[in-house]
Amino acid sequence: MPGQAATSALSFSGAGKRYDDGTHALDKIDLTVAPGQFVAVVGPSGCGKSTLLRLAAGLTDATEGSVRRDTASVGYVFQDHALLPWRTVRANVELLGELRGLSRAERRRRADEAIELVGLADFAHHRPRTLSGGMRMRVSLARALAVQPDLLLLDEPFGTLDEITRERLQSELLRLFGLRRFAAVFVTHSVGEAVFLATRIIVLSERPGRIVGACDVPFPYPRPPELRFSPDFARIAGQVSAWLRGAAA
Ligand SMILES: Nc1ncnc2c1ncn2[C@@H]1O[C@H](COP(=O)(O)OP(=O)(O)OP(=O)(O)O)[C@@H](O)[C@H]1O
Repeated sequence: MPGQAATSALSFSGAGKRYDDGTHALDKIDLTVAPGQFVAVVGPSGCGKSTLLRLAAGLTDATEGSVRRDTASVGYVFQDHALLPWRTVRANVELLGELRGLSRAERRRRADEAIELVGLADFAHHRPRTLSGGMRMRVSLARALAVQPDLLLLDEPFGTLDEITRERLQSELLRLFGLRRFAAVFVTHSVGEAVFLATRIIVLSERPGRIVGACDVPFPYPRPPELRFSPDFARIAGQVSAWLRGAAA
């Protein structure tokens, strides 16, 4: 379509995925993510959320339909943060720059900037095992930001954190989103997390994942923590939960 390349960072068109062993993970996904849009993907366990992110990242190919990315660089944040234990925080954050062949000076500059952004400047020389779960997730975020992504893919990044840390990191992520304004796709099991973070929410059915509900989230940024207790927040969360219950029925 004329002009589409300029208005979408990522688009799925009738995209499906059937793995080699016959598992049908995703079916007929139509989804467009515009630059600067924050899309949360919610769905029951095993419905194909990670598969959707792997398709978005180009880590695996669609077996039906197509997936198109119009972005120069993609950042990926995994649930288990996937840090290399023998490397320092800074060396972990530099890793992708190293793999891309950036000069030492440039990757160090980008790493230090990203570490500063996530508030870990005092821990650049620490090893991951000496950090808390929340701090390790900040390192993982810094590593993704250091590639200066215009599309950031996050696979349930805060799922294993306690509630306070989780809420703090949600605010932190929105601060980074405000600064860098990447397009984001954020997979989560948590309805509240989706409503707090996203500009748009899509709900997937049980496997094979199909989109069974979608809505915009109209709250402006920055979003204060108290937003979670507002009637409008509850109304949207209620709608998403209803779709999800239908999805899981
Ligand atoms: N490489 C693979 N080969 C075969 N089946 C796979 C493969 N990867 C994932 N699956 C299956 O595809 C389905 C969707 O998996 P996926 O990890 O995308 O779901 P998910 O929604 O992210 O799950 P969860 O919420 O539990 O993390 C599951 O049944 C899973 O077992």
